[in-house]
Amino acid sequence: MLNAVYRLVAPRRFEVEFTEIELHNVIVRPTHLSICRADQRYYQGTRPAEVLAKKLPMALIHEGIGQVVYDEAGEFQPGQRVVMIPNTPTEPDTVIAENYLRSSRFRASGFDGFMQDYVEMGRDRLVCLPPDIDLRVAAFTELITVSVHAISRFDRIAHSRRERVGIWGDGNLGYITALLFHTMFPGVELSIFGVDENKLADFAFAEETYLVKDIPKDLVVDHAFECVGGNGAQMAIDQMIDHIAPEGTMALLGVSENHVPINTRMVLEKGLRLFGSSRSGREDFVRTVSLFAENRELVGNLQNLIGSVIEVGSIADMKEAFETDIRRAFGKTVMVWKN
Ligand SMILES: NC(=O)C1=CN([C@@H]2O[C@H](COP(=O)(O)OP(=O)(O)OC[C@H]3O[C@@H](n4cnc5c(N)ncnc54)[C@H](OP(=O)(O)O)[C@@H]3O)[C@@H](O)[C@H]2O)C=CC1
Ligand SMILES: O=C(CO)[C@H](O)[C@H](O)COP(=O)(O)O
Ligand SMILES: [Zn+2]
Repeated sequence: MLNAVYRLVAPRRFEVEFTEIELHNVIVRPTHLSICRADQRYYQGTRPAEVLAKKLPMALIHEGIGQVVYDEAGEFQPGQRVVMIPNTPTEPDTVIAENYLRSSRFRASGFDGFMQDYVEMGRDRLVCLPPDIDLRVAAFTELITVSVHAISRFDRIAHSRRERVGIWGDGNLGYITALLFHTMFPGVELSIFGVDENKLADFAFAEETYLVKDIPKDLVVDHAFECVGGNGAQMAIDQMIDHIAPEGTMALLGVSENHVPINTRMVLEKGLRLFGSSRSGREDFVRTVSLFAENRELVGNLQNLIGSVIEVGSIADMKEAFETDIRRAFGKTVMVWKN
């Protein structure tokens, strides 16, 4: 079967390559794709030159849903809407999660992502979506699974005093992590720390929000999540260490291109636990899709994150979607994939 793969060949330049796709496993036609910060780092060329040289050309996008067009085993029906799991393990492991195995591959980071007419997927890399789900929200399911994964790990690692939890970052990941935390632990008070009053106003379900320049000196949280990344990560981690109670747990989710210095003296003195959380695996997708089906209010709040919805049927449209996303301060850009 003929396929078209739309690869980023250089910053801000997509090219199409026509390839043959063999009718193996499950063939999915992507329908709704959502742009992640990681895609933007490739699109804008802000990753180091040696990384770009190694990874490009590559089809971007690891957040997406589609419809099954063919299943060699006949388990998925044609037309079934599915969310696609970008992490692709190559070996089983009973201890280490699939997303931390060094042998796993991740779409749009190690190999082609979802900007293709058709994608061949292993059947365990697909999870069926509820029939009435908002497809624009479902498009960024992967980002939601990242929060679900981090919160699940937090639950295993953090001690049991959970009166107040702080979340640093007033962007998309901060919003989703706060919302999912509120959904999974409704009794815990949430304090959100960000840089923009308008963005903080959207966290209506949280107990309190603070501008990071105005945090009261005596404010204390039991545990904290960092959802900032980039150049802001250092200041955020510094503040988290200052405002966390002894023996608190800090989850680090933001991706930074440069090494971030950390106040290890206070990490030691307070006996803190720091853990990194990256990506997600099948069990996080299954749990997230169940939450969609069970919790209408959650999906309603996630709709606040739908930013731009752009029909994409050409390379010019792809560029337009990425450029629109750059101009957007908050919210997700969803490409309705018409190729
Ligand atoms: N661990 C994982 O698997 C994943 C990690 N990520 C990473 O998480 C990070 C955040 O992603 P995303 O939410 O999409 O990006 P956003 O840019 O939407 O969010 C970051 C937010 O943090 C704000 N900010 C900047 N400095 C501070 C500060 N000192 N304290 C609090 N907030 C601050 C930013 O404001 P402003 O824009 O004004 O600077 C912005 O609103 C990125 O590095 C991304 O790559 C994303 C997906 C998965
Ligand atoms: O967005 C992510 C997962 O949803 C991660 O940030 C992304 O996997 C990092 O990838 P890369 O190493 O290519 O920047
Ligand atoms: Zn991502």
